[in-house]
Formats: sequence, structure tokens, C-alpha cells
Amino acid sequence: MFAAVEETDLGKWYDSLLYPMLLLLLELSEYDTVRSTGNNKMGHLITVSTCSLNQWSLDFLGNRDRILESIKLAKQQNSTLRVGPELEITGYGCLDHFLETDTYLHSWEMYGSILANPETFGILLDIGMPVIHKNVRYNCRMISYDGKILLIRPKLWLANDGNYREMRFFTPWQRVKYVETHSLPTLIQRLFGQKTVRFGDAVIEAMDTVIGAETCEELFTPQSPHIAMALDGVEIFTNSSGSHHELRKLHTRMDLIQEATQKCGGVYLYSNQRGCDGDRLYYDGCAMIVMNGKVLAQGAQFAMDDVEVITATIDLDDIRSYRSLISHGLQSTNVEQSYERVSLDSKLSPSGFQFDPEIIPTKPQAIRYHTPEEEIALGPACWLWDYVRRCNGGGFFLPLSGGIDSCATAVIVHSMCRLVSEAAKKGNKQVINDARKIANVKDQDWEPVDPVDFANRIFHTAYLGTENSSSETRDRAAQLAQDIGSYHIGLNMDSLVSSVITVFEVATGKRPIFKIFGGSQVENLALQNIQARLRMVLSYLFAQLLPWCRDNQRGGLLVLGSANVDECLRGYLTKYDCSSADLNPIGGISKTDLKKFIRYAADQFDLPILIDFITATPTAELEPITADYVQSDEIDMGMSYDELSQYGQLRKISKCGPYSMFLKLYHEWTPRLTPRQIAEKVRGFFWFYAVNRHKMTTMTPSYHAENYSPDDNRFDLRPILISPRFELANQKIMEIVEMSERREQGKSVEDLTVD
Ligand SMILES: Nc1ncnc2c1ncn2[C@@H]1O[C@H](COP(=O)(O)OP(=O)(O)OC[C@H]2O[C@@H]([n+]3cccc(C(=O)O)c3)[C@H](O)[C@@H]2O)[C@@H](O)[C@H]1O
Ligand SMILES: Nc1ncnc2c1ncn2[C@@H]1O[C@H](COP(=O)(O)OP(=O)(O)OP(=O)(O)O)[C@@H](O)[C@H]1O
Ligand SMILES: NC(=O)CC[C@H](N)C(=O)O
Repeated sequence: MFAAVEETDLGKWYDSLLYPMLLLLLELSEYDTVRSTGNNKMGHLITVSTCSLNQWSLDFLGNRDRILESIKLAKQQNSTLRVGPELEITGYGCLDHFLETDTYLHSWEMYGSILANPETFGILLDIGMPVIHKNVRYNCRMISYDGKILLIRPKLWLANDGNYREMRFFTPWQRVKYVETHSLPTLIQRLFGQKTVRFGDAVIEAMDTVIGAETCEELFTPQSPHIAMALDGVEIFTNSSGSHHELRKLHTRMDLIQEATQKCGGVYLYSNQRGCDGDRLYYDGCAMIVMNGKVLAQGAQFAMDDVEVITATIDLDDIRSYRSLISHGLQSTNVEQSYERVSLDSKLSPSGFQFDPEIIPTKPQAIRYHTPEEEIALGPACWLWDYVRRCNGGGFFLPLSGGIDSCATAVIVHSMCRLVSEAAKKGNKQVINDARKIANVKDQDWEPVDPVDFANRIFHTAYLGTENSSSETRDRAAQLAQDIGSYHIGLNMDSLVSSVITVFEVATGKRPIFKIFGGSQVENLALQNIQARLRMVLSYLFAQLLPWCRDNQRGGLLVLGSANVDECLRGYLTKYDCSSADLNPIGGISKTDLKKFIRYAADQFDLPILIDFITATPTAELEPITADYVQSDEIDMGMSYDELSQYGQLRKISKCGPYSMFLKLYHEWTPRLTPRQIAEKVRGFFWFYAVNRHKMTTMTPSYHAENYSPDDNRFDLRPILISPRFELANQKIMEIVEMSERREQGKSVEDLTVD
């Protein structure tokens, strides 16, 4: 009885006095607990944000404003941490402009104006810009709070493959966990009197958690910094990226992020640039927040919004529990050198320690992936949109042949018009204003809500026929144009072709004739090429003058090209024909993928005419059609588009020369083909590849979509002048062919040796 009374009194006393005091003491001591162990025991919900920004190289003011907008949105969503894309102040793709000192000066000016803006206070900011430290250029993360720069963290592992050339502009900070002092420029010192900042591979220690920054490529390296950081108590990883789109690449990125947090535990905040920032790449956003291997928030991969912020509320306790694995603990205690921790005298969790039912942890969700067909519909469409609005263009002009390639280009423009219309319907002011500017519409009530109407204002197509053209291609082109709404012209240019040939005849006294009428191969090719080249000249004339004809004085149209990866690789195109244009949305996409895309678009965009394009035999229609001859691409090329796709992948991705390509295909194609047939095919491919490599130097800038792209100007650097004979390789190939044939015939192979 006595004991019971005492217990009750004690309970009351505990509830009313002791427990609140304990809480207060715990809260006060919590800061030091985190400091010493990096593992605070108290559960905390914190809200964090990351973003995708459509930055434009060297558009310092525009980039700054988009950064400010993202900070504003993150704060509106109650975030206490905002992460932005790599080099967001300059735009990621400045290339050699990163060597100019102006770029660094303007970066500090913009960064200073962000720091000084009181609207950016009350949130931890992780912003990307280039910094010169002791005369050396680095690609850096700037971490700040309330106008104070806490840390400048240079990128340790630079991206230098494929399209990336970071080693050309920056030096990697190869000293892991090493930190120095950086003297800040005067313009920053003048703001709040801060003179120096820590510069190097350190982490940030807030009062309730520890944050570490990783930059793009570092996630892709075998020894990613987040591993050492996790073992040293870092709970929140930021990753700021300038990562471009390639078909099917999101899976790689996602797998890496999921695996990182699955193995190490923690929250990963992935931020990426979005859009065309001035070159052939499209950065495909898709900001993400992933915790312990589970996706909490995912942004759009392709979109028309210039600023997109995603936010999640996480419970730090979930990370601590996840890390209670013995092996995590054992590896943590094995860490030889700790990261320097730069203190942030503030918490990321809301102040106060009481349970707040209004703060709700975000639930995991399934990852969303686009199919490759959707990626083709969306990526190049968004790229074209950024390009045309940023270059002040009045729209596009496309020579539309009735074949698959120019059809795919037209459908991508149609997809762009659909995206514009969806964004306009959602009230996206930026998109509406850009559309008015491009279409030169003065009426402030007009909005581009109808994709067909919008296309009619900005998209122009022309069928440029000759006597070799068929009514099938002419009609298909006209029907497609009508369905998508482009302003279409159908014309015949025979008089132009015959005038040029007559000029030649008058000058030389000789008139070339087609092969089927008895002409030579060289005459036959010359007669084809002149038709193709004249189409290019006409296209530029129409692109310049069509807006004028339509009483729209504003400006010219961008000429679109439609050469695909496979034709480029084989050189099956006329140099300076319609493959020479201003932009090419499909230059990085294979014929196989394009066909799948057209099939998808037929259903998705309700364009039944597209089925006719798929079922038609691809033909250039440059030679006369007779009762027993119709020109066909695959017969002309001596190889099928499917074979070309395989050669392309083996050459670029598997890094095969003729010999190793033959060995790979030997196993793949026998017994369907004999070794001798395979050898002939490989030799044929490399012959045309080498003979036509010079054509790649003149190719129109095209959307980079594939890692087997043959784009000579940025991605696939090779000599122009290559001997097409590949004598040594072919000799070795033939030795294997002969050995196989002897073996097949049951003869001895001892007298044939292969290295
Ligand atoms: N090593 C080298 N370095 C730099 N330039 C070099 C060169 N070799 C030739 N050249 C230049 O290139 C010219 C030859 O190239 P080019 O004029 O293009 O002509 P060429 O490659 O000889 O013929 C065009 C090819 O494309 C095919 N084609 C034409 C039209 C449409 C389509 C289709 O896609 O359906 C296909 C046509 O059947 C033929 O196979 C030479 O006259 C010379 O000016
Ligand atoms: N009759 C035509 N009218 C308008 N443009 C044409 C015509 N023929 C060819 N072109 C243009 O020249 C480009 C190359 O023509 P080519 O005949 O080589 O076809 P291709 O590369 O297979 O493309 P497509 O599948 O669009 O015909 C076409 O993509 C198109 O832009
Ligand atoms: N900017 C970077 O570091 C990007 C490199 C990385 N491999 C990617 O493609 O995403």
C-alpha cells in the first residue's frame, strides 16, 4: 500500500517536473553528443529538398534567379536543406569558358548576391560553382548557412569519358580528407566580413546530423566518397550532378543511388541540371531523394518547368536503426582518419523537441522509368524547345520525304507541341510567354493549348519532289503534315535539277546519265547527289523566307536534319545534303529504335498514318523507278539496318576493331552464316566506315541519345583519313576463316597458326 502511494506520487512528479527537465537537458546536450559520436540517439524528423534547374551556360543572371526560386520553393516546403545541380551558377556545359577568369568572377558575383539575399537565410544551401584556389581551378560545392560560407568542397573525381572533359578545365582534389584555408574574394569579405573558409574534403556537422557532399561522377567511381563518409557518421549525402540523358541510362543512375544507401544507410539527395544548356546534350533532371535504398521522392526526367523542387521528410532515427548492422559498426571502427567536421551551429530539424503531428515522414514510393520510346518522344522534344526559345528562333523547317527518318523528326516536333500545350494548360507562364514569342503572337489572351494550332504557327514542312519521287511518299508526307498541323508545301524541283545538269553539260560538253539507262557508277552517284544537295539549298531558302511569306516578319526558322546513327556510321548519305542542317533531333538514335518509336507514337499520339511509314520499304528515291527496279536503302548499303546497329554497338561500346568484331560475331552469327560470310560483312562495314568517316566532320549538331553515337565533333573522336583496307586485321580474319573451313571439311589445321 505504502509503496503504491509512493509510486503514484513519484509518477506524477516525474511527469510534471522531472521528465520535461530531462528533455530540456537532453536537447541541450544533444549538440555535443552528435559532435563527439556523429550518432545522436534522439529521433528527429527533418525536411530536405533537392531540385532540377534548367540552367543555360553563361546565363549568370538567369541561373542565379532559378537558384533563388528553388531556394524559395524549398523554404515554402519547410525544408532546412536545399541541394542544387553541379556548377549551377555557370551552367554545367560551359566547356572552355571554364578556362576564362570572367567565369570565376561572375560566379562569385552571383554567389555573393545569393548569400546577401535574406530570403536565402534559415536553410542550409549546397550550391555548385567553379572556384580558383591557389591559382588552380576546381569544380566545387559551396555550403553556406545564413550568409556564412561553411565549406568549399572541390570535386575529387572528375568526369572525363565520352562527352565529359572536366580534366581539361579543372584539377581534381585528389587529397582525400585533406582541408586547407581559402581566402575569400574581397567582394564576399565585404558582405558579412567573412575572410576565410575551409576548402577541401570535409563534412558539415549540424547540431542534429552530419552532411557530406558528393559530386556527380564520384557516385560512379568504385570507391565513392559516400562510403567513407557513411562509415565516419555522415547521415545525409548530397549529390549535385550535370548528368546528361542517354536512352536507358536512368537505370544505371538509380541502381547506383539505391545501392549506395542500401549498403551504407543514409539519405541521398540527388540534384541534376535539366535541359539543353547550349550544346548537344540534354540533362535529364530526375532529382531524387532516396533513404536506406528506398525512393521517397522523384522529380520528372523530362519537363518544361525551369525549376522543380522535390522534398521529403525523413526520420534520422531510421538511418541510425538501419546502420545497427554489426558489419557496419565493425567497418566504422576501422576508419583510420576521420573527416574534418565543419560546425553548423544550428539544427536541421525544427526547433523544439515535442511530437508534432503536422510533420509527417514521407512514405517510400515506386521508381518511375520511361520506356525508350517515351524517352525518344520526350528528350529530343524538350531539347528542341530549349534550343528554339533560347536562340530566338521563329520555329522549324523540315524537308519531309515520306520516309521514316524525317517522319520521326516531325513526330518529335509534334511531341514538343504537345508538351507545350500540356504546360500551357497547367498555367506555366514561362512556356506561354516563350510560345508567344516564337510564334510571334501579340494577342496576350492567346495560349498554345492546342498542339496542332501551335504547330501550324511554328512548324513548316516541305516535300521536295523530283521525277524519281513516288506518289506514295508524297501522299504520306502530306497526310502526316495535315495530322500534326505543320504548314506544308509540296513542290517539284525537276527544273532546278535539270538546270544544274545543263550548266554542267554546257561547261564540259558531257551529260551524265543514270546507270539503268547505261551510265557508269560515278554518273549514277553524281546524279543522285545533285538532287539531294539541291534539297539542302532549297531548305535554307524556305527556312529564311517562309515566315516572311506568311506575314510573320519576326525571324527565320531552324532547319532540321534527319540523318540517323546507322546512316552516319556507314556514310550512306550525301555530304551537304539535307543531313546538313541546323539541328538534328535523331542523329544519335538508331533506325531500330526509331521504328519502335514511330510504332509507339502511332498509338500514343493517335496518328494511324504512322503505320504506313513503318511498313514502307526505306528508299532514297534518287534513281528512276522502272518496272523491275526500285531503289532500296538496305540493298544499296550492302547491309541491313539491324546489322548496322550491331556493328555500331560493337565498334563504340565494346571498342572493337575489325578483328575483334569478327571474333565476336563469329560466335553470334555461326552457324546461321559461314565464317567467310561474316568476314565479308565485317570487312564491308569497316570499308565504308573508313571511306566515309570524313562525312562525320560535317554532321549537324544532334541530340546525344546513345553511347554508340558516332558524333565526331564531341563524342567519338577518330581520324578523318583511315585506310579502308585494314590489311593486318583482314589477314588475321582470313586465317581464322580458312582454319574454320578446313576444320569443317575434316582437314588438318596444324599448318595454319593463329596468334
Ligand atoms: N577522304 C576524304 N576526306 C574528305 N573528303 C572526302 C574524302 N573522300 C571523299 N571526300 C569528299 O566527299 C565526296 C563524296 O561524298 P558524297 O558527295 O557524299 O558522295 P558519295 O559518298 O560518293 O555518295 C553518296 C552516297 O550516299 C548515298 N545516298 C545518297 C542520297 C541519299 C541517301 C539515303 O540516305 O537514302 C543515300 C548514295 O547512294 C551514295 O552511296 C567527294 O566528292 C569529296 O568531295
Ligand atoms: N522528296 C523529299 N522531300 C523532302 N525532303 C526530302 C526528300 N527526299 C529526301 N529528303 C530529305 O533528305 C533527307 C535524307 O534523305 P534520304 O532519302 O537519304 O532518306 P533517309 O535518310 O532515309 O530519310 P527519310 O527516311 O526521311 O527518307 C530526308 O530525311 C529528308 O529530310
Ligand atoms: N558531371 C558528371 O560528373 C557526370 C558523370 C557521370 N558519369 C554521368 O554520366 O552522370
